[in-house]
Formats: sequence, structure tokens, C-alpha cells
Amino acid sequence: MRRSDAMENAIELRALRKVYAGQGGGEDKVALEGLDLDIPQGSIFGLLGPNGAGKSTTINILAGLTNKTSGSVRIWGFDQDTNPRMSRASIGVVPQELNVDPFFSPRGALEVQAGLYGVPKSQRRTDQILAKVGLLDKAEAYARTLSGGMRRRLLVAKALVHAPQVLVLDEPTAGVDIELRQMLWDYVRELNDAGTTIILTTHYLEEAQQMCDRIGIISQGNLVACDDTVNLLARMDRKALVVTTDGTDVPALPEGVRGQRREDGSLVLSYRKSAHSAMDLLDHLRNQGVVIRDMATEEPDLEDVFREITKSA
Ligand SMILES: Nc1ncnc2c1ncn2[C@@H]1O[C@H](COP(=O)(O)OP(=O)(O)OP(=O)(O)O)[C@@H](O)[C@H]1O
Repeated sequence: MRRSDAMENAIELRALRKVYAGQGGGEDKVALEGLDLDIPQGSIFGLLGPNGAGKSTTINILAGLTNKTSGSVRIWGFDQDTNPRMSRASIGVVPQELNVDPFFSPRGALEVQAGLYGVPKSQRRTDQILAKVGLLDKAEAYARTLSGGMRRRLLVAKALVHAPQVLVLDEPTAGVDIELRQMLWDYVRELNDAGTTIILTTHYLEEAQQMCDRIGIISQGNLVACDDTVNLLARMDRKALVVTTDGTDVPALPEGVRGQRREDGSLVLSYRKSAHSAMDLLDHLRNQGVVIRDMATEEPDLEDVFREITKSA
């Protein structure tokens, strides 16, 4: 099938199913139950889910590293089955594991990768990419002498040699220090601004909230939520009132309101926006004789959304 010109999605998954065969008479494992997922062109899309949800399986199928059991995968409008060459050329994947060939220098590794993808010598941008990821001064170093952070950057560079329209990063900042994380995100934003669609998985929900304009949540092989980040947050009916009080106990609270002391001693009241207001709760506390020194309200974050959605799923 040909690439459709009216394409708006960088990725389209339909009824994507993956069953891992049980080893040595063990039970089969259904990792993806039949995933339907659209990832819009130009987005920074976060694929989230608890451990074992099926994120890596999805990414490995996109990368062509794992065979799907059934369903269809379209990358940049190219069907993976009927147009494997073009669909593969449209995507670059930065794997989770820091596997780099210890005997290649970064420059050598990029040249080999470019060869694998059939990038003609005249079109290679090896040193430009190395400079972008801050590895130009290490271009000739043995990969085995690179630090973890440098290896991560080398893997990003490798995924970019064929200038893919879609870049997938599987847990790119796991175990990465703050400085490198910032540099990585700056670069990812730069690539996105230049038109690359970004898909990432991360366990840092705060990071996903900051980086991703759209988020899909997988749980037990099913897509349980998929929406723009702002909509996901707005969907939450929860809010929190944080008060500094004189006492240290948690007073009696109206039904449906959860109260908890934080380590700093502040009292957090978590409530449904549709059922209570901060003003009601302040009145309630005062009526109980609680002396309030300071107050603030907090909107829900992605952590709350994630907890709520995966709990009900
Ligand atoms: N090669 C395999 N053989 C058998 N089962 C597998 C294999 N790979 C993954 N699984 C199982 O499939 C399910 C989904 O795994 P997957 O690695 O896709 O989850 P994940 O969302 O990436 O998890 P994590 O956040 O822990 O990386 C899990 O139950 C896992 O144990």
C-alpha cells in the first residue's frame, strides 16, 4: 500500500496484538490485547503505563525488533507488512539498554549505522550529529571508554543517522543525571521544533507532564487513556488544599475529603472539585477550632491522573 497524502498521524496501530509463547510448557503471555493508537504528526507523545503494561513491546514492534502476533502497524503512512523498507526508514529508535559496540568509536558507529540504512556517503551528517549530542570531542574514542551518559547520547545519535521523521526514545533519562537530562530534552525539543515526531516512554511522570503534548496510558496490554496532556489533567475532579496549622493532628473532615500531614507538617486536604470548594473546607476547619496560618491550593498532576486511571483499569 502507498503512503496516503492526507496523512495526519505519524503512527497508526490497529488491533495490535502480541502474545509471547510460553517457554518450556509455560503459559502464553498476552502482552498487547489489541491496541488501537494514533500518534499525531509533530507531537511529543508520551507512552506511559505501570511495569509490564506493554510499552516496550509496543516500541519493539515499531522498531521491527519484535514480531506482532496480529493487527497492523503504519509508520509515517507506510504499512509495516506491505512496505517494510519505507516504514523502517521513517523511524529511529533509541533503546532502553545502553548497548554500544565496545570496539567502535562514535564516528565509526555512526558510519556503520548509516551504511545499514543505505545513507549515501554524500548525505551523511556524522560530525554534525556528533556535535549536536556533544560527542564530537569523543568522535575517535573507543565506545567502551564512554560514560553511561555519553553512551546514551551515542545511541540517540545512531537513531538519527537516517534522518527519521519519527524518533522513539525508550526510557531515555533512566539513570541519567540532571544536567544530561536537561541537554537531552533541549535537543529533543529542537528536533521536534524542526518537525520530528517524538515518542517517549518514561517513569518520571513530572517529566512526561512537562515534555509531552499528548499522552497514552497502557495498562495490562490495553490503552486505557489517550488525550492531550492538558485534557487529561482537566479531566481530574480532584484538587488539594494545603494549610499550615498550629496543631499536628488531622481533624475530622467532611465525607469524601482525604486528609494527610506532609513531612513539613502541612495538612493536605484532597477533595472532589464537584463536591467541595476550598472555602467550604476552610470554614469547616475553622468551625473545628483549627488555627490556620497559611493556605494554598494545588491542581492535580499527572501522577494523580496516572494513579486514578491505572487503579480503575
Ligand atoms: N520476551 C518475552 N517473553 C515472554 N514475556 C514477555 C517478553 N517480553 C515481555 N514479556 C511480558 O509481556 C508483558 C509486557 O512487557 P513489556 O516489557 O512490554 O512491558 P513494559 O510496559 O515495557 O514494562 P516496564 O515498564 O517494566 O519496562 C509483561 O508481562 C512481560 O513480562
